[in-house]
Amino acid sequence: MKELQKLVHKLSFQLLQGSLNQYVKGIHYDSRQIKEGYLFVAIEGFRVDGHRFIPDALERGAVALVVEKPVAVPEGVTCLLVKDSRRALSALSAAYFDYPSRHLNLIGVTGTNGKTTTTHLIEAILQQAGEKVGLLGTIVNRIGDRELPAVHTTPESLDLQALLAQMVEEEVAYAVMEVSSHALALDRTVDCEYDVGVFTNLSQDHLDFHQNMQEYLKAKGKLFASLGSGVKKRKKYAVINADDPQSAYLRQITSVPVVTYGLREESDVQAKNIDVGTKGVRFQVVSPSGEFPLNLKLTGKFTVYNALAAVAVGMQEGIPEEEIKQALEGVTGVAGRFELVDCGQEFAVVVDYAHTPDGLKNLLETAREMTKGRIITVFGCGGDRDRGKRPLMGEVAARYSDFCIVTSDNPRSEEPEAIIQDIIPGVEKITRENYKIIVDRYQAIREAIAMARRDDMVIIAGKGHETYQIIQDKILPFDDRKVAREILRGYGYDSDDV
Ligand SMILES: CC(=O)N[C@H]1[C@@H](OP(=O)(O)OP(=O)(O)OC[C@H]2O[C@@H](n3ccc(=O)[nH]c3=O)[C@H](O)[C@@H]2O)O[C@H](CO)[C@@H](O)[C@@H]1O[C@H](C)C(=O)N[C@@H](C)C(=O)N[C@H](CCC(=O)O)C(=O)O
Ligand SMILES: Nc1ncnc2c1ncn2[C@@H]1O[C@H](COP(=O)(O)OP(=O)(O)OP(=O)(O)O)[C@@H](O)[C@H]1O
Ligand SMILES: N[C@H](CCC[C@H](N)C(=O)O)C(=O)O
Ligand SMILES: [Mg+2]
Repeated sequence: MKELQKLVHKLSFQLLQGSLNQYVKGIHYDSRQIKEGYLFVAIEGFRVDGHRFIPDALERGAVALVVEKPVAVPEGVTCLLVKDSRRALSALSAAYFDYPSRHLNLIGVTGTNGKTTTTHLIEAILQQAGEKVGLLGTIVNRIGDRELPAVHTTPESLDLQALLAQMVEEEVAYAVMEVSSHALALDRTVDCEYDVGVFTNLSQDHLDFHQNMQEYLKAKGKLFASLGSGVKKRKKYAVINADDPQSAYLRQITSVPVVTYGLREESDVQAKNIDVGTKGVRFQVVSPSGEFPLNLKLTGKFTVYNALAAVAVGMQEGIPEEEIKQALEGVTGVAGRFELVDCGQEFAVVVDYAHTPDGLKNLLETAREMTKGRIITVFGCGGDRDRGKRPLMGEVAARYSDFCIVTSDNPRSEEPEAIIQDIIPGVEKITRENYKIIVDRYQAIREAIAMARRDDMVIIAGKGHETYQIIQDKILPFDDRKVAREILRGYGYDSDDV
């Protein structure tokens, strides 16, 4: 239980009614989660106006409200008027949980692609060094060895502060988190004090949400600009991919020291002699403090970038080279990222989360480098998401594959056929023959596997670790890896890779 008075010092507000001496037993932004004695923060959302649910919140026992517009409130309920409820939610939540990010080392990883992979690699390095680590991201949230389900890549501010507080309570030394552009734009992390910001790359995605690429970049930039302020004493820094054209902007807006990584000479941490194989990638790390070889069980040229970012963090944290090497070489895979489905068949089947034009291009280029036979790609695009990326993904898929099967990803509220029709113009820029449309994802995967011959590679892209498919408002069980395995077993391949 906390007194409102103690929660509002970072907030500018107008007290519309009631007293700040009111105690609250919890905070929520969703009326359905409100319990007796709670504070309800009404957010004007993209879909509905949270202020509509004030009666619901009051009925469930809310004793205080935060609103963006004056509302009629029963006596005895405290009501604060703020300019921006999302920001207020963040400030109140951070105060409620006693600013947990100040009590641990917080590493934020942002960028279009590679966040999940990079956070897992950083986690492995810190654990190898004996630290207790918390992880927040797309696949899972973890506190030490305990796994908690992840709903968002970056949780809503209240949930985020609660998770960080839990980590502080469990004596976590480092929290490594993916920071999505949605979270940055919607101020979910504005009251987190980061020690380290890591930038992976920027390419087209989410233009349904951000107005244009400039706005998307500006959202990413917030993390790096924030590194310059806060109350923590330790030396903060940014780790930036110097090979990405946007690195100049990010360097310019951050006031903390920058460590760069990349494949080119000018980077602080570089990779040389890259050798990409189906089951892993080898290369030489070159850094100001020396060189060492890495032999990773993850593959793809993009893995080199993700690993270099993690190496740069490890080195800055003073972790010895041998420990960094041992940690990275011990990572056997990240779920749904270039995950091989191997039932003993004579062609490769790969499940990967590539869901952007750039992600897909990197994936297929890597696939090409390691495949003697044909590349058969099964992919679709998510509904209710950036429409602009659809033809671009179609073009990339057709250009870098020998054959494409265009199917459904998560259609959400859209018609699957209509999404596919947005993809096809891109495909047809490259080929009018070497593709097929199979709307049903299961059948699409079945067809790809049926077509595959010795030395071919079937790439099933877009859903990676996801264990569901969202069709209209139904979340149906669907796991590309399980489906592929089931189909392969139907063909009599049965060696157990699980
Ligand atoms: C675009 C976006 O991010 N939207 C988020 C936003 O939703 P919204 O503004 O549409 O909310 P709304 O549905 O209009 O509701 C408004 C308010 O009324 C409340 N409400 C609603 C119903 C009710 O009965 N009572 C009630 O109080 C809601 O809880 C909410 O506070 O605020 C909600 C509450 O925090 C989020 O759940 C929601 O995430 C949606 C579901 C989402 O899909 N977000 C995705 C795009 C996202 O954030 N993705 C990124 C990763 C992207 C990447 O890959 O990089 C992520 O970090 O996960
Ligand atoms: N550094 C990278 N550059 C480009 N593509 C990458 C990179 N790392 C991974 N990818 C590709 O992008 C896909 C998604 O990778 P990952 O899940 O690590 O990214 P993410 O940034 O967490 O994605 P999301 O925003 O959806 O959570 C991978 O499956 C791979 O195909
Ligand atoms: N976090 C990303 C993931 C997309 C994955 C793809 N399977 C889809 O559903 O579009 C997003 O929300 O845009
Ligand atoms: Mg992710």
